[in-house]
Amino acid sequence: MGSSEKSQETILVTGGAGFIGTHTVVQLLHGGFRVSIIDNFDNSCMEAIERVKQLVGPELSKKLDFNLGDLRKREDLEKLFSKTKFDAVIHFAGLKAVGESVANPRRYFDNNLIGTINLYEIMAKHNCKKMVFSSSATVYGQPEKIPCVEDFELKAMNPYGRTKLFLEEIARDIQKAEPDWSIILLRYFNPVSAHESGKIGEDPRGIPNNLMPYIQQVAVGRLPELNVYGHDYPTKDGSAIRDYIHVMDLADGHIAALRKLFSTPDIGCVAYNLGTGCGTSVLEMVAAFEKASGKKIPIKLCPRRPGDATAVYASTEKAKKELGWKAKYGVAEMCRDQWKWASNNPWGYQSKPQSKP
Ligand SMILES: NC(=O)c1ccc[n+]([C@@H]2O[C@H](COP(=O)([O-])OP(=O)(O)OC[C@H]3O[C@@H](n4cnc5c(N)ncnc54)[C@H](O)[C@@H]3O)[C@@H](O)[C@H]2O)c1
Ligand SMILES: O=c1ccn([C@@H]2O[C@H](COP(=O)(O)OP(=O)(O)O[C@H]3O[C@H](CO)[C@@H](O)[C@H](O)[C@H]3O)[C@@H](O)[C@H]2O)c(=O)[nH]1
Repeated sequence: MGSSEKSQETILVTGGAGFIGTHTVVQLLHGGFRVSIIDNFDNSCMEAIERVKQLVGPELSKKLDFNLGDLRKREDLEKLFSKTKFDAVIHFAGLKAVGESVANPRRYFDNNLIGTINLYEIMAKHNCKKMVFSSSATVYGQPEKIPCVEDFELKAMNPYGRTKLFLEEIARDIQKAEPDWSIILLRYFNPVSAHESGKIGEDPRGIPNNLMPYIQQVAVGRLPELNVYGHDYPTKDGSAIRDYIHVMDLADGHIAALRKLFSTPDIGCVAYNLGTGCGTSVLEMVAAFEKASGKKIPIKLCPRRPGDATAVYASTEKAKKELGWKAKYGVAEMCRDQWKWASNNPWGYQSKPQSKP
C-alpha cells in the first residue's frame, strides 16, 4: 500500500513544517490527498514548506494550504476548521527534546497536552473524529524484553515521555467514552534520514541531541567529533542498540494508517509500532555513515547518557498484518539519503550560517 493509490480526502497535518511532517505531506500530496498544515514554526521554518512545494511541483502545490498558527490558541484552530472540512487529522505538532523536557516540564505539558486537548475539542465540535497521533517508542521505557510488542506495559522515563504516555491514555479515554472516534497511535522508533532528493530533511536548532543529526554535522565540519555515549553496554560492540527507520518509510506508514481509518469505521483506538524490527548499534551506524559519505567521523568514547536503554527495537508484526505496511529501507539507504541532504544543505534550511554553531 502507499502513494500510488489516489484519494480525495482533505487532511489536516499539525506540525507539518517539521521533520516528519514535511516528508509525510509530500507523500500525502502524491497520494492524491488535499492537505492543510498548521504550524507555529517553533522548530521549523517557511523554507521547509517552500521546499515541499518545489518537490511536488506547481499542480500538487495547489492542493496544499499552509496556516501559521498555534495549537495552544483555540481561535487559530477554530479559524481553520471553520474554513475547511477535514476528513482526518495527522497530529505531529509537539515538542520532542528529552533533556529540555527535564529542565522545563511546564513548557512540555503546556505545549503537548494543552495543544492536543484543544485539537480534540475543535475536532469534536466540527465532527471530525479521525486522528493519527505521533506517539513514540519512549512509551516502552527501558523495555525488559525486546522486540517491543504493542501490548507491553507502558512507562514514562521523563516529562517528554510522560506527555506521550498521557496523550495515549487521553486518546483511549476519549474513544471509549465516544465510540464514533477512530484513533491510530503510531509509536515511532528512531526516525532518521531524508527525502531521496536531498531537498528536505531534519534541521534541528542548536547542537543536535540525536545521533544522526549529530553525525551529519560532524561530517560537514560543523562539529569536531561525535561523543559515543556508552561503550560498556552488554552488546556486540559495547554501544547501545536502536531501531532506526527511514523517514520516508515512516511517512508511508502514516498513509497506511489513514487508509486503515477510512476503511475500518469501528477501529476504535489502536497502537502500532513503526520500526524496521532491526537493531543497529551506535558504532555500526557510524561505520555505515562513513561508508555512505566517504567521510571519516572522529569519535570520542564517553560514559553512558543517563536514562538511555541498552537495546530497543520494534516488533513489526501488527503493522504488517493490520496496516499492510512494512519498512523498505535499510541502514545503507538511510545513510545515503541523510548524506545527500547534508551535503546539499550543510546548514540545513539556512543558506549560510548566521552565527557560529
Ligand atoms: N523525531 C523523532 O525522533 C520522534 C520520535 C518519536 C516521536 N516523535 C514525535 O513525532 C512528532 C513530529 O516530530 P518531528 O521529529 O517531526 O519534530 P519537529 O520538531 O521537526 O516537528 C514538530 C513541528 O510541530 C510544530 N509545533 C510544535 N508545537 C506546536 C504548536 N503548539 N502549534 C503548532 N505547531 C507546533 C513545530 O514548529 C514543528 O514544525 C512529534 O510529536 C514528536 O514528539 C518524533
Ligand atoms: O551525540 C550522540 C547522540 C546519541 N548517541 C547515542 O545514540 C543512541 C540513539 O540516541 P538518539 O538518537 O538520541 O535517540 P534515542 O535516545 O533512542 O531517542 C529517540 O527515540 C525515541 C524513541 O522513538 C524518542 O522518543 C526520542 O524522542 C528520540 O530522541 C543512544 O544510544 C545515544 O546514547 C550518541 O552516542 N551520541
